[in-house]
Amino acid sequence: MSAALHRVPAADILSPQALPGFAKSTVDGFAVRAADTYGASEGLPSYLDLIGSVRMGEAPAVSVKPGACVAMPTGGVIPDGADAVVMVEYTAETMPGTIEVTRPVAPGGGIVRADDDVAAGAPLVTGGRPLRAPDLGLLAAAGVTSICVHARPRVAIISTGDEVVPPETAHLTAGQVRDATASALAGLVIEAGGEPVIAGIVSDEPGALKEKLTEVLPESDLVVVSAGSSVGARDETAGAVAAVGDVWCHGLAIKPGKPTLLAECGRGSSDRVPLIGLPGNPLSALVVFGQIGIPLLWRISGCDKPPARPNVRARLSRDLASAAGRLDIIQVKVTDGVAEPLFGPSALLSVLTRADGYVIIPEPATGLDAGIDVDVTLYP
Ligand SMILES: Nc1nc2c(c(=O)[nH]1)N[C@H]1C(S)=C(S)[C@@H](COP(=O)(O)OP(=O)(O)OC[C@H]3O[C@@H](n4cnc5c(N)ncnc54)[C@H](O)[C@@H]3O)O[C@H]1N2
Ligand code: MOO
Repeated sequence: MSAALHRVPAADILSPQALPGFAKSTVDGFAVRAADTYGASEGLPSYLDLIGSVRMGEAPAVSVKPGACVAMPTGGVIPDGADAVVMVEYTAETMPGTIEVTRPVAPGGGIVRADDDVAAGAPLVTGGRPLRAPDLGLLAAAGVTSICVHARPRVAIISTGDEVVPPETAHLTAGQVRDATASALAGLVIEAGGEPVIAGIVSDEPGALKEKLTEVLPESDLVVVSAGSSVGARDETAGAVAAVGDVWCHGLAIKPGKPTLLAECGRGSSDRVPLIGLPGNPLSALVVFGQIGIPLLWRISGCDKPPARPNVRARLSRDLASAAGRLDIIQVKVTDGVAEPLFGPSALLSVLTRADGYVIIPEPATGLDAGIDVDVTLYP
């Protein structure tokens, strides 16, 4: 079942039985009738007859009658007749076979009922939410050892640019760069429950990207193309995408990420594949994928309740400027409750590796003032 971790169940999984399935003790002590302990104190204890003991993993052989008690281990089955368990710390065996109780216990005290964890037929886990470790435990407790989950979306990652070479390239010639974006995007895809398919590097040659898109589309649930979406002479992405699908928008009011392109490509009229054209700068590509690609990926995964991103409140260390009408995503380092913006052009990927998280300046704002408290969304 550990293979189901982070997978998204296709539907609610209902419990075939109540859990824990029997009324059990939550303490080491003595099963009693609560009424027999009312008014008990150190000065005026209740005295009960010890009539037996319960063994772990076995049904009790005795039942509890008025004035009697049964020794209980934590997790043992509550015998008939008992409605509470008094903790051993509040008892003493003053003489063999007689238990002195020095504190009262209310009905239900020291007991979990047979269906307190989950009632029979109630959901163990809900569809649409990725499974966490405790979910696997609850399924196991109910004897559910195989479940239907949504398929992991396959995400084709295409890098473009004549200067981009595989990371394995030992020596670079002038102007060449190793493909940083594809590996990092693959990591984000895995974090969001997808299956990355690194589809390689496509040259700026006219027609090359269209050919690659035609090749990967039938096998993909989402296609990501990095670079070639700005305004330069070699920026071919929009044209290639338009040849295999419909471009929804080219250019977003976000920083970084202005040249982002969003499209829907055809595998058939009823089977359309979303495509994201990311900016070439690896930092921008990753930031945009985090904002747009990951929520989209969760949705394609059948997940309508994505896990919440952890965030902290922190005091902004300096003024941040922004243009009204544009959403800014600012990388920050957080130290002792202070968020320090990390500046630097989008061409520098290390800004992202040094950041603890990011702060959003919303579209209408023209900046944020130093000293205010901001929400920092933290990276895993
Ligand atoms: N005149 C203008 N120039 C630029 C604008 C603009 O609005 N007007 N926007 C800038 C912004 S913002 C960005 S972002 C870039 C994005 O341009 P492209 O999407 O066309 O990307 P490229 O030019 O091909 O690459 C940019 C940069 O990133 C390097 N790169 C590309 N792919 C990878 C990879 N897989 N791994 C590592 N590095 C990669 C590439 O070598 C370039 O250095 O345009 C600005 N220009
Ligand atoms: O908008 Mo670009 O994506 O800043 O580097």
